[in-house]
Amino acid sequence: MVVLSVPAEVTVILLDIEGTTTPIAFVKDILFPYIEKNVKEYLQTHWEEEECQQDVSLLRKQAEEDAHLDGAVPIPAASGSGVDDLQQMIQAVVDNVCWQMSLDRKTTALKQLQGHMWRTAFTAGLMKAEFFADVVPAVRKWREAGMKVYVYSSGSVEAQKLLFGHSTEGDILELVDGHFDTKIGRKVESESYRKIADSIGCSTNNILFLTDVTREASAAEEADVHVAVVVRPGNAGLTDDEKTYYSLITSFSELYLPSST
Ligand SMILES: CSCCC(=O)C(=O)COP(=O)(O)O
Ligand SMILES: [Mg+2]
Repeated sequence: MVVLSVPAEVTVILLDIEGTTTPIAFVKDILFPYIEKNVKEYLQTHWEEEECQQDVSLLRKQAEEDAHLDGAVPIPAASGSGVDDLQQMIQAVVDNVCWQMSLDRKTTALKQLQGHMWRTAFTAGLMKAEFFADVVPAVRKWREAGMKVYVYSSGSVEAQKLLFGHSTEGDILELVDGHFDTKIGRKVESESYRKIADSIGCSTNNILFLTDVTREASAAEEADVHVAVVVRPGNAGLTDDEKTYYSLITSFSELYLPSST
């Protein structure tokens, strides 16, 4: 088995979710289709609620920023109070959400709404999050060895907690010391990793970030964070240069902590 030694200065392991702890197939085949299938009904049912209105405002703001993009779908400001007006508005939000999802965009606005929609599905037991078999045993071992374990995903913190709280391995939320999402910054920007270190109260070089996306690994590395690229079934392929440059693991069990036995 390949073994990757974790540098002695590392005290925090920061985990990506999709493609790292969890199969991309679970996200693409279960989580995202749930949104596409239910978004219209969700908006119609929850429209008057404060949380839903905040989600729509955020999506509208994002749509304004996206106006210059090819195929962007605008969301009109509320004008009248007629039923037709409301239905048009809801349809615009639906179309905007579907357009963003067709491009797998990671905007905070989209991720907030998705997280709120998945709440019903997870709490009603309609779905359970999948984790690769090596994840839970490894995380337990790291924590026993004194490591802190945090999550940094484009999925909202609320969505992350739903996944860890309702998984095929049971409720594993207690295995995570804290969560970060794109509210702290985009995963492809190095400043986000500096802010995460500040928020945890450690130096960036105390963190080891595990991700499947090399653009994220590169941003983290620029901030002096240690990185390993996780190669999982169904992940996007890596170039030969990326394979040579990055430390690669195919299972969390390949990480060796000097402090553990
Ligand atoms: C944790 S929510 C479900 C996955 C998701 O929506 C997503 O964008 C995951 O992105 P990641 O940064 O974990 O690769
Ligand atoms: Mg990922």
